Amino acid sequence: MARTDDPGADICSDARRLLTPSEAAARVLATLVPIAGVEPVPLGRARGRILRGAIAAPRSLPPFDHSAVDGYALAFRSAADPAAGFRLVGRVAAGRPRSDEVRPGDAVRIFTGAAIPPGCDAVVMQEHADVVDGVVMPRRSYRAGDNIRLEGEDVPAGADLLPGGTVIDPRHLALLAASGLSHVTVGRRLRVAVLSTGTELRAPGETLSEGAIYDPNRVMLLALLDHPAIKTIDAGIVPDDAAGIAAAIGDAAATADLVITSGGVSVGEEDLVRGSVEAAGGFLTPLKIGMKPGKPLAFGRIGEAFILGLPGNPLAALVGAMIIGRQVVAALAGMAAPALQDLPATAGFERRVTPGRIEFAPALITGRDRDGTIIVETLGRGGSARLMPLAAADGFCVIPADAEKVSPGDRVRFLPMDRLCLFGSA
Ligand SMILES: Nc1nc2c(c(=O)[nH]1)N[C@H]1C(S)=C(S)[C@@H](COP(=O)(O)OP(=O)(O)OC[C@H]3O[C@@H](n4cnc5c(N)ncnc54)[C@H](O)[C@@H]3O)O[C@H]1N2
Ligand code: MOO
Repeated sequence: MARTDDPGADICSDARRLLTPSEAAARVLATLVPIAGVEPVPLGRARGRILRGAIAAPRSLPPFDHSAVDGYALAFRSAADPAAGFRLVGRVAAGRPRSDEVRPGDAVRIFTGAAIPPGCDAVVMQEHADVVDGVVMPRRSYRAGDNIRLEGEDVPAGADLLPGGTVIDPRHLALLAASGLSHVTVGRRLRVAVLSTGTELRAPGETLSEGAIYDPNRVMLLALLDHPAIKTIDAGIVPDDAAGIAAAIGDAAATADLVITSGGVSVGEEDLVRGSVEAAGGFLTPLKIGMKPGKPLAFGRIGEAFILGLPGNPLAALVGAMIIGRQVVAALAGMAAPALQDLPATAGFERRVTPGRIEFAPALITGRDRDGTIIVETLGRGGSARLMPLAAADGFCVIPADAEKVSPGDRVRFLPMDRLCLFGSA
């Protein structure tokens, strides 16, 4: 946690040097602990929710030894002369077990999923046996244990079914249901409020006055946060007025675990978010990150809530949310942030770049080179305020911070747009 005498000290950046995105994330994450509070939810509503602790298997899976095939269960090991065949004495099907012992050398007709009758220790598939005058004659060699699924071979009772931090997906639901659990205890939903700062901003549908623009950031950020483990709160637009911003952030912080703002985190005197947070009794530490876009970012606390201040330019806000915001949200919600799955790519473009900031440039996939690597072309040079290149892109071309020039054929990385979510798909 941050020190009380200098609350922002742990994440404070050295003003002379840009932080790498990983350094910035590490400083922010060092101040975070997952939110407290769990709740039971029925499995039908558990998709996307996050386990806080490991779940122990209440019973073995499978719960009893059963047949993997349709065929004949044999009392094989006890048989005096297996070569003489096995006398067919009964029948078991899934859900209709037999409790009395099958005698040495006898066989029972069995179907997939049926419990192995006591006394039997191998199953032959019906395609591999003849039945002559009520005697089962296996046509192939077989061994004890063949075609039997053993109790607990999938999950022994008491084993960890799922580790804490799991974001429950359909596979996990199947495992929980098979174990007989109707409910699962998950972390309560993370409450995230999103507000846009800027006197120039209007909500779509409102009339635009001179110098005003519509606000794309809020709807974009709220949609990025749309997830079963998150309760989003639309905290609206706040004009650039210190008292108004302080009040709005204070209100949002009273109901949210995390307040995400956009705009007003840069260096101009109209950039009021930091002062407003301080006036409301919190702190907000500016972070200058060596990434483009998304350089100015701020992180802090007000009351019990954390605050992430994203830049106002939409592309910068999106990249800041994707690179830093994801990790903040994941840490508060009690899960490991899913790794951004970037792909190797070949540049199909030429471009001079100013070294020092890793760049996330909207890009299209335009083909494949000889070894099958995707070729990418960047779109809409240099505009962190531009939305069309972002909307048209297949993803981001990631240009390393130490590059001075990118030429056709150079190796770059590519982050597909469909992986662009705060949490990974749940
Ligand atoms: N002297 C300097 N000026 C700027 C620097 C710098 O280092 N020194 N950094 C630039 C960079 S990089 C960015 S990114 C922006 C970040 O600015 P702020 O976060 O303070 O945002 P604002 O100044 O409020 O707005 C910047 C720009 O974005 C527009 N905006 C704001 N909110 C929204 C919104 N919700 N939807 C769409 N557009 C929004 C706003 O109208 C401005 O055009 O600072 C640079 N300046
Ligand atoms: O970080 Mo700013 O995002 O380059 O426009």
